[in-house]
Amino acid sequence: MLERLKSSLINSPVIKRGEYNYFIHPISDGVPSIDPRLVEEIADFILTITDMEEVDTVVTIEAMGIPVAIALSLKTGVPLTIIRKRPYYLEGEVELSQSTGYSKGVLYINGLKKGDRVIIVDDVISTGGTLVALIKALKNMGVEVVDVISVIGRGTGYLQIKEHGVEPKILVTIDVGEKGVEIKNVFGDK
Ligand SMILES: O=P(O)(O)OC[C@H]1O[C@H](OP(=O)(O)OP(=O)(O)O)[C@H](O)[C@@H]1O
Ligand SMILES: Nc1nc2[nH]cnc2c(=O)[nH]1
Repeated sequence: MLERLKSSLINSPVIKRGEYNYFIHPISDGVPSIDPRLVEEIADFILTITDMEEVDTVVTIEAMGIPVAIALSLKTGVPLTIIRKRPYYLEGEVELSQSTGYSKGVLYINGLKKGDRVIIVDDVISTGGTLVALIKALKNMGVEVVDVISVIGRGTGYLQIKEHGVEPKILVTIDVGEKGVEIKNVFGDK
C-alpha cells in the first residue's frame, strides 16, 4: 500500500531552513519532478478513505496541495477551490493568517459559502498552524469540514487539529532528522 509514496519519502533529501529540518519531496515541493503514477496512487488511496459523494468542493492550499487535489477533482467531478496567498478583493473574500515552522503569511478564501460541505486536502501537516487557521476560518463562515486529509504528516501538529473537532487522516507519518526521513506510520496500519 502506498509503495511509491513510502519509497520516495525515504529517498527525500533534507535541508535546513533556519533550525527547521525541511524535507524535499515531489508531492510537497514539485521538485525534482512529479511522477503522475505517484499522484494517482495517492488519489486512489484517498478515495478509499473518504466519501466524496458527501462533499460540494475539494479545498486545498496554494501551492503544493494542488496536484493531489486536482487528481481528486478529475477522478470525481467535484470542483476545487484553492486557498490563495494573494488577495482578489472579491465580495465575500475571507482573510486568515498562516504560520508554519518556517514561514508566516496571509491566506485568502474565495468561492465558499455558508452551508457548503468540503474536504480539505493538503500535502503536509507539520506544526498544524496552516490547517488550524483554515479550519477555524471555514467554521466561522459556516462551511462544514467533512474530512481533513494530508498526504504527509510530521511531528505532533495534527493533535492541534483534533482539538478543533476534526481528526485528520494522514496517509504517511514521518520523522525528519538532519540525515533523512524515516517512516513512522501508514494510514490504516496497526
Ligand atoms: O502544518 P504547518 O506547519 O502549517 O505546515 C504545513 C504547510 O506548509 C506547506 O505550505 P507552504 O506554506 O510551505 O507552501 P507551499 O505549499 O507553497 O510549499 C504545506 O503545503 C502546508 O500547507
Ligand atoms: N516540503 C516540505 N514541506 C513542508 N511543509 C511543512 N514542513 C515541510 C517540510 O519539511 N518539507
